[in-house]
Amino acid sequence: MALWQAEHVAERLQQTFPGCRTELVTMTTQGDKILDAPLAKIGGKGLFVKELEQGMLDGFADIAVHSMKDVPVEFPGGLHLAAILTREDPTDAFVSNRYSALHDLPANARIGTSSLRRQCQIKELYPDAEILSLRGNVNTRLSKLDSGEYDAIILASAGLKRLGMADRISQGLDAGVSLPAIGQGAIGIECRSDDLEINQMLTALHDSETGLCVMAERAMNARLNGGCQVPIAGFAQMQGDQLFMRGLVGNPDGSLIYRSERTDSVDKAEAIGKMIAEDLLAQGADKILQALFD
Ligand SMILES: NCc1[nH]cc(CCC(=O)O)c1CC(=O)O
Repeated sequence: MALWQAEHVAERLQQTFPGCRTELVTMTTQGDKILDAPLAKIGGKGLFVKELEQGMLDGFADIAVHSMKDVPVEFPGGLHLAAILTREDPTDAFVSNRYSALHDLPANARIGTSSLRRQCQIKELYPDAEILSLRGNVNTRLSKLDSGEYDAIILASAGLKRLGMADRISQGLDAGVSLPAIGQGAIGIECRSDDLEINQMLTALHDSETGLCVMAERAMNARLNGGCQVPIAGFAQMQGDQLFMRGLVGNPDGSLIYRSERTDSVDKAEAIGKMIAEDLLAQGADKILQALFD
């Protein structure tokens, strides 16, 4: 998927700036290498971005293409986020060969996901479901499902759609059932802050609506100090000139989930995310988050 996303950005640049030459510099990140442990246990933020950032600082590459979901809220000195592309389907996908929807599953179904966010929301609705670890790239995850290890797995719809596998999606889960991760479905492009030419080019690819939504979501995460390895969800949508955002923090077994939502004008995007975080903290989210790091 990382390759698809990088090639997609190269194509967008070539379309927008005919004659522009791009070169793909592939790198392997820690997040790609460690496949046996759940990401939550490895800890640390930016598992999928650190090597790419060093590559840009060292001059091996000019831009890095990321899934916004995997990008920490803070950037190393000298680098910044220059553009966010129009968001792809932000939902979580229910993928199964036997059941057409989440509510068709038997009570003690085996569900594959290594995301504490997905686990917490599914366990809240289906406490008897058995959540089993699932890592690897999209193809690996699908082949594990096909081999019968799980009754169903949960993946990001965006990844499946980008890779031309939308037909594997049995059901796109409504945000009220599985609230997406901060930045889910959005591709971001990072570059050196002082590279004027590159920054100018990337501005042409920026989608301001997605940018505002993701800004609100990341403001929530900044206040909560969360990464993608904790049961935090945050999802903002535009409704005319208003921004509607929902956020939640839960414990991994879904026995306790705090929720908050807010609608306000789009120029308050950052404040909306921060206020949702404050509201969640006031309800007790800090205790849940603290317990995860003990
Ligand atoms: N943490 C891995 C990751 N980072 C981004 C995506 C999906 C694509 C996207 O959200 O843009 C995925 C896989 C998944 O959640 O199934």
